[in-house]
Amino acid sequence: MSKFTGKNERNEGLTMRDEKIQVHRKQGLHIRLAAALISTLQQHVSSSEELRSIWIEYNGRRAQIANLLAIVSLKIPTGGEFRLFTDQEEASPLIDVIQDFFSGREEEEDLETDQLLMESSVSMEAAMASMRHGVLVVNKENRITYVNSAAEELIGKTAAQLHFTKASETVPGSKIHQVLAAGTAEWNVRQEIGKNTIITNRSPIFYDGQIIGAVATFEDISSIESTSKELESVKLLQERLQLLIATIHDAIAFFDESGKLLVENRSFTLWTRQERKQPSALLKKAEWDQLKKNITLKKTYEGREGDFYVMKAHPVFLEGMFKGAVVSFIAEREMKDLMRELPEVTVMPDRREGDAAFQELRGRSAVLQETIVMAQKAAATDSTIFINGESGTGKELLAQGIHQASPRRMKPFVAINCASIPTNLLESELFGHERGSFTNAHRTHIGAFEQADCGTLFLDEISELAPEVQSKLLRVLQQREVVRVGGKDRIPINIRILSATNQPVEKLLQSGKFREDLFYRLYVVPLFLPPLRERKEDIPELAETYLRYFSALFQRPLQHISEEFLAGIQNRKWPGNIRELKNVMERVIALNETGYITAQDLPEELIREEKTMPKTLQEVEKEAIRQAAPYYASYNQLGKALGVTHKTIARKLKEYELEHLLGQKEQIHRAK
Ligand SMILES: Nc1ncnc2c1ncn2[C@@H]1O[C@H](COP(=O)(O)OP(=O)(O)OP(=O)(O)O)[C@@H](O)[C@H]1O
Repeated sequence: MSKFTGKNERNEGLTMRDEKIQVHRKQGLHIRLAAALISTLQQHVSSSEELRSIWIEYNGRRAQIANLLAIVSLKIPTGGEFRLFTDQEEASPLIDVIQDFFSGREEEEDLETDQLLMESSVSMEAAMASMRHGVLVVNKENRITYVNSAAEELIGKTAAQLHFTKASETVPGSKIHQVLAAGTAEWNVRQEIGKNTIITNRSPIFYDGQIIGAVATFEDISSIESTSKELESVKLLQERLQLLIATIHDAIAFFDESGKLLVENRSFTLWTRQERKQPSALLKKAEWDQLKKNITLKKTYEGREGDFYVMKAHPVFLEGMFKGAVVSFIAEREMKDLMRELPEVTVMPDRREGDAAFQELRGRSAVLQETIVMAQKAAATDSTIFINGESGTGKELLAQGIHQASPRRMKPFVAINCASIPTNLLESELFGHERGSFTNAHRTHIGAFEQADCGTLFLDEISELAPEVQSKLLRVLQQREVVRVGGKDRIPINIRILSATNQPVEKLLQSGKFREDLFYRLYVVPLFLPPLRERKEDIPELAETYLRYFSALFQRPLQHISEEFLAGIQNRKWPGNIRELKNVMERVIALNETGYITAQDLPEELIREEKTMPKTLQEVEKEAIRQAAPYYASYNQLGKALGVTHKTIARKLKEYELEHLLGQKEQIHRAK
């Protein structure tokens, strides 16, 4: 017997009836009993739709009364008490029917059959619920009798919202009614449901020769579709890349992280064949270790025929992971040909590629290049740098380059010239002052240290620092905090210090005017900028740079500089170094009216000095080579022109560092 306790709750929330019913059948609410219940209920209604509002709840899970699989899967055992409720007044008589059903006489039970039926239906429901594909079942009226959770998700509605509704009304784009009407299955139909694209199979369900419903299974292929589109574009990209690699004339290849060759172009295949080199042996273990640290490699390689090649290996990182390297080989000969075609001043050999920070510093002399390479290395660290060099040698320019090449490049670069500010003001300029700390201190001043916070502070002419400021500077450097003049607060600072002087270091220390402890705090990485007289080979390039610069500034057509003029300015001591050369060029370009800058344009003082300066034989030889080299493209031709063998001229060009001039103006020469 089923026992029930009943009450009407018309005014409590939405619930119209809420009853508790206990199941006393031996197998609990098993499948046969559930089917009998639904069948009894169907005799009282004209459509299953009317049963939608009646719910059973057991153990916190709910099921609509007419959903056979759902109520069976609640697994209500014998003695189990379930909740029966509805929010529809019209359904109240049906609640009575259910109560009667459970209080009615016990039928004869077939325990084994019930157990079997129960197990198979519960397993079926579990199987359907766990399917990745959506499953939707309708009865012959096209009302939904079952949806699994994948179908709920795809349709975007819950099972409770869908049960017993017409599929054609609640499932957008549903065509399952066609299957009911035609009685034939449809396979692999592509269809849109909302934003999703699905592939569906629909088939009618027959029983006893009659169609009693239909089932649709469907799979969301939206992600597959977008993946295949992505794949298509990746394929296209790959084809383009392959085309690109194939058309590049340089030998180029891509190796994976284990050093295995993945892609190579034809030039690379030919080159390795010619050199009889195994691609995997091109890079040594130590070089791979460098690449793994994200360091680009560049080295020269001597080929079997004595030709030189420049090898570059760029590491490839993807989402922070080392994925291999792109390796390329370019014949040095070809690079030289290429360089000849470029405007002279844009070629900067020996500089780290891609690093524009030092490009303002013109000149190819080995001494300057050495300093720049060291500056580049030091820039990457936070080390304190001390720049030494005569006035006008580019100390400030180098300091700016270091800042630009450093990780602080996005932060301020503040330069203070210690010689140009009176001592009483310098302290406040450097460390700042509080309002009212001295007469005229009308407002608070933020000093250079604070302004440069997180960036770089460049202290130029540091040798001119008064002793009292030296002590304070030392304290700031030791403690990494500043106290404004007249202030009490210790303000922490994070700056990189660059300092410079044009005084020779020994002289500075010997003079006793500069504190040794402060000096060694500043002199951590010393960099030296050589005077212009020690790098005469940089003069033509500098002169051409300023020719372009001032012509553009004065809006004048580019003038032609004669060899005699270049020779004239190279034989000068330049006590004011590059600043002086710049001034001379400005004056010459401003005054010249012919469009040709010749020896006559040399400023008076230059000529006089040149005349009084005897030349050594070596200087004369170098000068002759320097003047001739641009007009001949090969050692042979140049050698012939100067009356020596090609071997001698090759050696001399190397010795005087004039190789870059070879053939530079050959075309002009030919055209004349
Ligand atoms: N290598 C270079 N290439 C091009 N221009 C340069 C180079 N070196 C210096 N200059 C130019 O020369 C001038 C002087 O340079 P800078 O002020 O950097 O020299 P400095 O050594 O700091 O001089 P000082 O000691 O007098 O302060 C500037 O106009 C600068 O642009």
